[in-house]
Amino acid sequence: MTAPELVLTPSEMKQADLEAMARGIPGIELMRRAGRAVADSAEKLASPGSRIAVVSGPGQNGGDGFVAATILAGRGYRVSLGLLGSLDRLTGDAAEAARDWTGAVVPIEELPLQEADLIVDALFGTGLSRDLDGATRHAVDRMNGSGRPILAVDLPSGIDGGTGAVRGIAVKAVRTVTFAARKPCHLLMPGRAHAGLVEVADIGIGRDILAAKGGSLFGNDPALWLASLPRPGLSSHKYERGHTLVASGGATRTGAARLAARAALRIGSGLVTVASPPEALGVNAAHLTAIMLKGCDGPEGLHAILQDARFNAVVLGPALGVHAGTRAMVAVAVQARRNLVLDADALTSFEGLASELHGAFRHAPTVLTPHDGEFARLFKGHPDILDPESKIERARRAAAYSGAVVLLKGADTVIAAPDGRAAINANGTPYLATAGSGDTLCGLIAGLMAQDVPAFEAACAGAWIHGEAGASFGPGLISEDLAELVPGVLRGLLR
Ligand SMILES: NC(=O)C1=CN([C@@H]2O[C@H](COP(=O)(O)OP(=O)(O)OC[C@H]3O[C@@H](n4cnc5c(N)ncnc54)[C@H](O)[C@@H]3O)[C@@H](O)[C@H]2O)[C@@H](O)CC1
Ligand SMILES: Nc1ncnc2c1ncn2[C@@H]1O[C@H](COP(=O)(O)OP(=O)(O)O)[C@@H](O)[C@H]1O
Ligand SMILES: [K+]
Repeated sequence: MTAPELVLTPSEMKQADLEAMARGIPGIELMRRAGRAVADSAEKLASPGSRIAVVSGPGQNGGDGFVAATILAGRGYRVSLGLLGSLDRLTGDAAEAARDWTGAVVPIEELPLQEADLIVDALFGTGLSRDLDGATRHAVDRMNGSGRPILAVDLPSGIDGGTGAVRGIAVKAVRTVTFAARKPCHLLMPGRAHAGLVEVADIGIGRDILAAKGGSLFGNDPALWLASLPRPGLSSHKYERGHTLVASGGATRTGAARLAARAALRIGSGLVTVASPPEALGVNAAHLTAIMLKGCDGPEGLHAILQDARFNAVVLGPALGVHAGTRAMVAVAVQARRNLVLDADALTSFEGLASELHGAFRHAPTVLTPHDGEFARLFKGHPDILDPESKIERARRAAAYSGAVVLLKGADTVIAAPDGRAAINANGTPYLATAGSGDTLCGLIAGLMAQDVPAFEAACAGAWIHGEAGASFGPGLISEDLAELVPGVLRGLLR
């Protein structure tokens, strides 16, 4: 079975580089391997003998550029090299790599970028420490404006390796070669959009080193949770596959709960019940078949239903209404210690009241599924949670604060557990940005939790399956389609 993908922050990667060196691989050797990987990748983009312009910066990323330039010139390409700063200010392995380059070194502004068939961007990598301005800004502007394809070394210059943010301006690459492991910027937006196709080159830093220096951040793919995915046994009966309860809104707000309920059923929850306010029973009944229906009058109603221990997963939030009654229903579900997924109105009802949720979810598996707007409302007045530039850090802090797994939605959904594990999901499609798509997601997660999948794995698997289902449909996707696409995704996973 393949191991989960480790994603390393720039500082973790630096530690891993140092550890590899301490174990006997000289830094210059790592750089030569990195530069060779860049040259190999460049060959996929530029035909033999064509013109390649390498833009090198003042640090070790620039060193990778010198190695690649030397190798590509040796392979018959017409390589020109521009350097930001002067040769005599290069240090360490980059200085050594530059000594191997026998061609001319010109100031960056003199590089004939328009005439190049390919530009190699080795301006800045993980060592970017401030916004680009002046000459660096101008250089990136010229690269992007050239209209020529750009191959980024490690990451597109101007992108913050840890957060994926654009620091002033950033290279728009068609392809990026990174080393040993992806960094957060390759998965988080907008960095992911700037990186183009990302290739991870093995430069000989072992997984043991990567796991020792990183180890808590993952790319969300099946390797992370496939083993937890439920597979019914030959003699399973429906009661062993869990019973998910989804609370419905009032008579004109019932669709969201049904979307969540249908997703829970499709992902394998043995039974699913919609808990409906009395006035909405008719409309819910008219639209439900395999899914069951129960009257539920607010928090007292929920309390009564949860006396039955077989309801082992609860979804609260989709179109439930923003008011104290919703907060009271959350309190009932927390008290009952059921697997719990809180979304939408269940989060917004706590606007500015996050302190009521401090540590609240420590005692039972809980997943919160806010998008950025719900997250900002929920944690209003908590700059320690809202202010970190890194989406990973924001999600981690919210998880640690609440005791719940926090799934912070978007094109780059981040899932964080209270114990510090986090995963970045990047398999979705913009066609998922459609009404009710989040309701389906929370149903998938709850349906998995009903089948005893732990909260973090359920959230990661739910996000991935949701993304895969959406991507398999593409244009024209509406939320009603999503649950129907789940079986196809499951078939691929459980084959
Ligand atoms: N042996 C090694 O050290 C290896 C290094 N590697 C490469 O090294 C890179 C990291 O090298 P560094 O830590 O030197 O970092 P970078 O090369 O990314 O950049 C650091 C340099 O840029 C300057 N700088 C930072 N932000 C700036 C800004 N906004 N405007 C102007 N100057 C700015 C810094 O003062 C420093 O000189 C990786 O991305 C990777 O490409 C890889 O080759 C693997 C091996
Ligand atoms: N551009 C995008 N790329 C990938 N996934 C997206 C994108 N935009 C939205 N999504 C996903 O679609 C879902 C939307 O959820 P949400 O905003 O709660 O919608 P709703 O409230 O209508 O149910 C989330 O899972 C989110 O991650
Ligand atoms: K770069």
